[in-house]
Amino acid sequence: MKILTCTQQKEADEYTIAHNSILSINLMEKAATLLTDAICKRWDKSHRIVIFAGPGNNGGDAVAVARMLHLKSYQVEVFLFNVTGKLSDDCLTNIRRLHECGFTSYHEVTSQFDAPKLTAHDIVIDGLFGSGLNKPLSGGFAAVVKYINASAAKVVSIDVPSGLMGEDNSYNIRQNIVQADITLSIGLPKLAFLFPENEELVGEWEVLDIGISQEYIENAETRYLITEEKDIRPLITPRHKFAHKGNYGHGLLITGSYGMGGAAVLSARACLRSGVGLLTIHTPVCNHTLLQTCVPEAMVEDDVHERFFAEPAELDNYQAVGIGCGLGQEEITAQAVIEQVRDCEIPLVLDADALNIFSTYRNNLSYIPKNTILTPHIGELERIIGRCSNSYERISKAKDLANSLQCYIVLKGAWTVVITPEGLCHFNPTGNPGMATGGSGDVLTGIITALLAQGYSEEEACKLGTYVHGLAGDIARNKVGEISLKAGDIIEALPEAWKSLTKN
Ligand SMILES: NC(=O)C1=CN([C@@H]2O[C@H](COP(=O)(O)OP(=O)(O)OC[C@H]3O[C@@H](n4cnc5c(N)ncnc54)[C@H](O)[C@@H]3O)[C@@H](O)[C@H]2O)[C@@H](O)CC1
Ligand SMILES: Nc1ncnc2c1ncn2[C@@H]1O[C@H](COP(=O)(O)OP(=O)(O)O)[C@@H](O)[C@H]1O
Ligand SMILES: [K+]
Repeated sequence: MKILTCTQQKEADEYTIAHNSILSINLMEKAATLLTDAICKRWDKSHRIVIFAGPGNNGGDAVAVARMLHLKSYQVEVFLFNVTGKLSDDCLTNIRRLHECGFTSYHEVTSQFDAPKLTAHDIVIDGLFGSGLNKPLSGGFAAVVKYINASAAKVVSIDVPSGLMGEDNSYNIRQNIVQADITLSIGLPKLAFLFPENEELVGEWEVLDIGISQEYIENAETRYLITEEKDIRPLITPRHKFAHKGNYGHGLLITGSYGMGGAAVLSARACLRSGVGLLTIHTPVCNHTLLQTCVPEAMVEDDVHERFFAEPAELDNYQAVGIGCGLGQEEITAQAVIEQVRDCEIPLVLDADALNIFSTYRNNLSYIPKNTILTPHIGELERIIGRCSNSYERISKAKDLANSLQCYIVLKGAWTVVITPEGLCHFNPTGNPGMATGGSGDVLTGIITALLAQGYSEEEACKLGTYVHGLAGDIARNKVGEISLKAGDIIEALPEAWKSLTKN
């Protein structure tokens, strides 16, 4: 699913009106019908609905919703802010329609706003500004936002919380943005919804499909997409009857150190549950027995060192290598990692300590071969690119890094984003907060290494790997709940996740 900018959303509306023979006022009616349904589904008539409408089409939506709720016998009150004396045509039409159905609780605010008392039982509908916002809110509008935010009422924002920009909020004024409990987004989701710092502004969000022109969406250029199951399923290549283990690649995981053998176990088990033909684990001598016992399906190659990875492995017999889980950052390990990466000519995944080593020895970043997959969480990424003050800046800088290294970056978190060297950002929708637990990332490294070994392209391995990892996390959550979920549960759920993605 594409994510469009607010400017594109306006163009999409205009295109739909021009090419799908629908009048603008009727598109608004469709939006208002869906908004009203979503509100009625959540709250009954015992709640007073207090509607704040702005001068544009976001306000038009809100006034249309007021009429529909009134006709369903809800108790509704409308405050329309008309401070410049200029209202959009569709907003005016809806005000007229509201009056025509005998509605009397309508207040037009031109200068002085006598704010109603809001209680915890009231529902506020925020229709001040939507995708037409062109600068941060200030003055009277900022005061209304602060008053809404200070109230105990539940807040439903139409399209976006008023004051929030759809993409970049680096220069916005946070306290002048509505804090919604629910955002009902019209057409498509906005990029800003996927950023953790906006969670308390956007609340829970839902997309309402008002029938925006598919033709426009297909042709719209965007760098931001949300991966869907329908994008993932066709990527998976079925096994054929005469297949043998040699067809599915030999993967190598260079993982583990003294006291972090568990990371090696987790990544190896996940790799084996994701279809790799053969797996070897290169690990310090101290982990030999642990791995032979816990992962009998894998071969173990001992490093020369008792406790740490110290000497690069020979890569001739492998189709993919994953480096970094539980490696530690000893000086001897750092040198071995850099040398291993510099000379690597097969598909490569770098995680955890391998990334930390490159952030310490930054001069060696250029040794990372083209098309390598880097799987940092925010902390690991920022050790490389420097501290960022918000998600938009972080993603922009990550795109620059992906471009300069010609690598793939899997920036992990809720809404993990796969960034391609060309700067496309694929957001992953699966996964849950139960996965915020040590070892979850090691599982992902194992999965992606398995996919690379089987011959999936880097982009496919990143998208498919993050999707199935999150899906397994969701299956695990259903079994054990978010609090008890541990990394091993994700591995145990992988068979079900793979099965569900391959069944007809
Ligand atoms: N027919 C359509 O085009 C449809 C539009 N829809 C709704 O229309 C919205 C977009 O409507 P508009 O383009 O009219 O935009 P808005 O309603 O978001 O706001 C537009 C007005 O706000 C002013 N403005 C912008 N930033 C301001 C600021 N910081 N302080 C004070 N005033 C400011 C603009 O000058 C303009 O007058 C969407 O978010 C959606 O809710 C939906 O009804 C779907 C159909
Ligand atoms: N709130 C969340 N929602 C969805 N996925 C999450 C969430 N928190 C963590 N995850 C996933 O769990 C994994 C954690 O990886 P990482 O931070 O590297 O952990 P570790 O280093 O302990 O293995 C990532 O794939 C991340 O996307
Ligand atoms: K709004």
